[in-house]
Amino acid sequence: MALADKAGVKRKTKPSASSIAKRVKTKHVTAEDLQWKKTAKAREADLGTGLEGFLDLEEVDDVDVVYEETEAGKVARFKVKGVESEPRADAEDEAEEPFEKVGESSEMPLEKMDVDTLPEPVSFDAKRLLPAWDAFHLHPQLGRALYAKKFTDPTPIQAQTLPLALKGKDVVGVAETGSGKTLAYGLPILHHLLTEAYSRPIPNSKTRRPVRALILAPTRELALQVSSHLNACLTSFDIDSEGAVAPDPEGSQTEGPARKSQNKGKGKAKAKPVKEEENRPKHPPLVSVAAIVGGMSAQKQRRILSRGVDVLVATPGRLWDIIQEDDELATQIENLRFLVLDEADRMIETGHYAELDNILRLTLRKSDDEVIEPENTLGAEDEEQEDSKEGVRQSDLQTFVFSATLSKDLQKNLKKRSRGRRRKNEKPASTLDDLLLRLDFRDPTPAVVDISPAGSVVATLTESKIECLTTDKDAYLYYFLLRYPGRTLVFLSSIDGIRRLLPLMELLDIHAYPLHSQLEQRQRLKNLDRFKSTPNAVLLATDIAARGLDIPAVDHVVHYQAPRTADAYVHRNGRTARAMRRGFSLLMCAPDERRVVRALMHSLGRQEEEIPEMPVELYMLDKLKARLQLAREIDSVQHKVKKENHERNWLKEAAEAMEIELDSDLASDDDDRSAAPSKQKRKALSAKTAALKAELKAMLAQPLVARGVSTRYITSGVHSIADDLITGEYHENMVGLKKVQAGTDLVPARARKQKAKAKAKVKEEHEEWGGISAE
Ligand SMILES: Nc1ncnc2c1ncn2[C@@H]1O[C@H](COP(=O)(O)OP(=O)(O)OP(=O)(O)O)[C@@H](O)[C@H]1O
Repeated sequence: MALADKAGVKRKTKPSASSIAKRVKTKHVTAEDLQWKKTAKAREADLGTGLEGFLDLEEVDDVDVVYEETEAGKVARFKVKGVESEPRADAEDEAEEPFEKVGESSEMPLEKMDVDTLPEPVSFDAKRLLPAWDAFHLHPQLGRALYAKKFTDPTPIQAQTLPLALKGKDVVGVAETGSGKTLAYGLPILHHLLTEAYSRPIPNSKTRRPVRALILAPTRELALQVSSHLNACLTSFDIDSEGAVAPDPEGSQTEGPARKSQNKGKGKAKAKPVKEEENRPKHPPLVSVAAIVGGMSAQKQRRILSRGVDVLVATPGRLWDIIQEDDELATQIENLRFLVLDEADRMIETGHYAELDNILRLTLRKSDDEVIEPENTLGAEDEEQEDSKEGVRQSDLQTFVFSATLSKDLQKNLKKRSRGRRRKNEKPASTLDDLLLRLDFRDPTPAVVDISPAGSVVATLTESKIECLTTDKDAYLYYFLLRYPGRTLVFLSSIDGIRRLLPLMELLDIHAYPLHSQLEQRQRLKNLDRFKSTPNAVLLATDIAARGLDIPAVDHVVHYQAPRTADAYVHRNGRTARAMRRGFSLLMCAPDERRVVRALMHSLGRQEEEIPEMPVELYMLDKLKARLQLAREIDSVQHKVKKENHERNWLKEAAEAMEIELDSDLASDDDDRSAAPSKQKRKALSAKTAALKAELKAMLAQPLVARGVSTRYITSGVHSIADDLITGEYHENMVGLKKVQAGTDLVPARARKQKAKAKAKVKEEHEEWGGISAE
């Protein structure tokens, strides 16, 4: 060892043999573990004489050298900056750096690292504790996680695809929303990687482990969720002989994507004592899963990659940005073991088709003479040549494509043709067709498992609709939220719509949170977390929330605006009624949306009339319209105040920037004739807002009582409140209406039409009669 300084360390290297001897003599394993870089020759670096025997000079950055007195004399210890002192990610940081690790291990102090030790094997008695999974022979760590999560049986898509995927087949999986597709592709990947990891020495943190599996997802939230879901399967659960689990799985299950790892390993009942944890040798994760998504610090994400990631979950845009600057990553992508397209059909709609296409091109198998031809240039001869190459494809890459909506035609095409088998001049049926046909399936006929239900309706979902004018949609939504309290996800087709609706909901005391692409990523995750943790909350979202998001206990989905496609309808509905839970969806249909609704129903092989109507107490609706009217007025005044403040500030700032003095008329707040908003005017607006708010508050405090119901004499009236109180059906928000779950009081569309006709007839007769009597 030659030279050391605080910020950087330089060492001289000897020929290999002596360097080995030196290592043995000094036992400075830690020094060898540092990230040494070759630097200038010793003499060029002006290190003086006496350097014979040294061939080269290496240096290392960010290392502190500490000398310790030991029995054997003074010993140098190396402290790598950023290894020991890096804090555990807190909730906020976690959102920036969605990287999680297996088990309890965190960072690895180099001193404790034992590069030659095999991981301690884990065992799990699947036969006894999880018999339904036993046949798959999954890695015991996965068995433990499934058991801890109480996933006693595989879901149908898991049961059908696991045997194929574990055998190494490419799989295209189509199954209803919320049916466990993430684990259908995730378990085979984790099984493979864990089996590998447990059969080799504990990894060394200084070598960058290559990415083995790439999972592409269309939205950031979905990518983070998938990463979180897979990480949860890698949590080390201790299971005692009686099958009791520690740590408490509930602790980790309730976490949102941003906070996931906070509670990891903090089991309530049976967590290991802290002391024991501290003494346990630490090592890097055996299998690591990380998400790389847009809207978060790219630098941090690069750092995550440089540490080594086994399973990378990514959105195509950000991943392609990073690949372009990271040749090593590009090479790793070329040599993947697993490639997954989750929600493939959505990915091509997100505006990242080019990036996705570029990434997929990297994953194509290359044989010696293979050149990837641009599309549409394959002639008959090329085609033959391509076919003949099939035999040479050697790569291990296994491809999984999963979605709830992949057209039957596309599946047929996938089965029929592998890449390069397209007939001359044959055009792909769709962009998705085109994209998927480019995938380099290892089998000419990937296994297609389609267990999507007829009409794509999940059995536990109850659908309904309401036909109303666009201008009445706010009132119907408000009615729905009060009539059927619960966690409700409302889909709108525009961000402006969300911005308009949000303040109204807030004024009406509804806990509503927005989710759309123009919010900062941190805010998006925060709002999702709030929505998850607040009972009766409302999430006002665009279609970025339509795919894949697995939010437990979403009771209702409302299509405030009709979705544009059948797939969007299916996926939006899929945010509720997940994993065999009950769910309810309401489609709001304005007259100008009927055509779209009819068309999308038709493409699902269904009739619009099949969907029953939600009953509405019109008397209540009118009362709600009055509240809404007031809320709109307040919002409009508040908007005016904001606008005027903004204009005023703008004027002042502009004057300051130009270093000019404003005319006293403009600068003064007192003159009502000025172009700038006057103080008086603002005062008047504030007073008006306060008065209107007070009025609304009083209105909101008034109970909503159904027509003909008496709150004074609870046993009388057309409907007795006393009965409701006794049966537990008393409705706090709408007194006199029975408290029921959404969907239990639907009116079949035809019956409703007949009723409406009958009503109209009575009205007509009444008018006729009235007319006659008036004459
Ligand atoms: N075997 C199982 N038993 C019980 N629950 C399961 C099982 N597998 C997965 N789940 C749970 O089911 C829920 C839905 O799973 P997942 O998100 O994978 O569905 P999906 O089919 O991908 O849905 P989508 O099409 O909407 O993306 C998750 O909360 C997951 O934890």
